Amino acid sequence: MFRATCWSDTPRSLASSRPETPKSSILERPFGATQLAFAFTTTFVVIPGIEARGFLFGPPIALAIGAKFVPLPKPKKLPGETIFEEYELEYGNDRLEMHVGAVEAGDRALVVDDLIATGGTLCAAINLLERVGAEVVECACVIELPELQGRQRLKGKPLCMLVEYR
Ligand SMILES: O=P(O)(O)OC[C@H]1O[C@H](OP(=O)(O)OP(=O)(O)O)[C@H](O)[C@@H]1O
Ligand SMILES: Nc1ncnc2[nH]cnc12
Repeated sequence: MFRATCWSDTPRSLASSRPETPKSSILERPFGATQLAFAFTTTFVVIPGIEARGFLFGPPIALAIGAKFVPLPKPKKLPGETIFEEYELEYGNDRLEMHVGAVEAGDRALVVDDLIATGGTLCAAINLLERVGAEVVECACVIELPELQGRQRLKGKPLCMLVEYR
């Protein structure tokens, strides 16, 4: 496990959940998974990523900070024994699965997805990880739809995001 250190110009001015950060300064700069990775000054053991686009953004973050990527796919994708959590979306129900043993009790986790809308998906991921004793430290996604108030469903976990879409 390694420590990801902020570079001088990037920390949470790029990947910010702080309301005082001007939106224009976020949107005028290039952004991507590596910038999410370098926004963190704490350490993580596991990076659980949510299918589908958490599978794109999670692995580069995990590689950048020397953590283990853990896929949380939709049903019937994992070959081994799994546990699951069901949840509601704006347009139906779904389920996230995780391999038994993929995460150990006490593992510090950063949950990654592309987008937070109602927060139901990230909430299900947090519940799944907490059931096996992981310490979910923070969530990260590229886009937040703030009008849907999804971050209120994150059980008090901080949310790091790059773009607010209103
Ligand atoms: O905050 P929520 O209201 O839970 O919504 C967010 C989720 O919705 C989208 O995925 P979707 O479930 O549509 O599946 P997809 O990845 O297959 O597009 C998005 O990628 C998030 O995972
Ligand atoms: N309202 C929304 N807009 C775009 N993507 C979404 N994924 C889930 N909810 C969404």
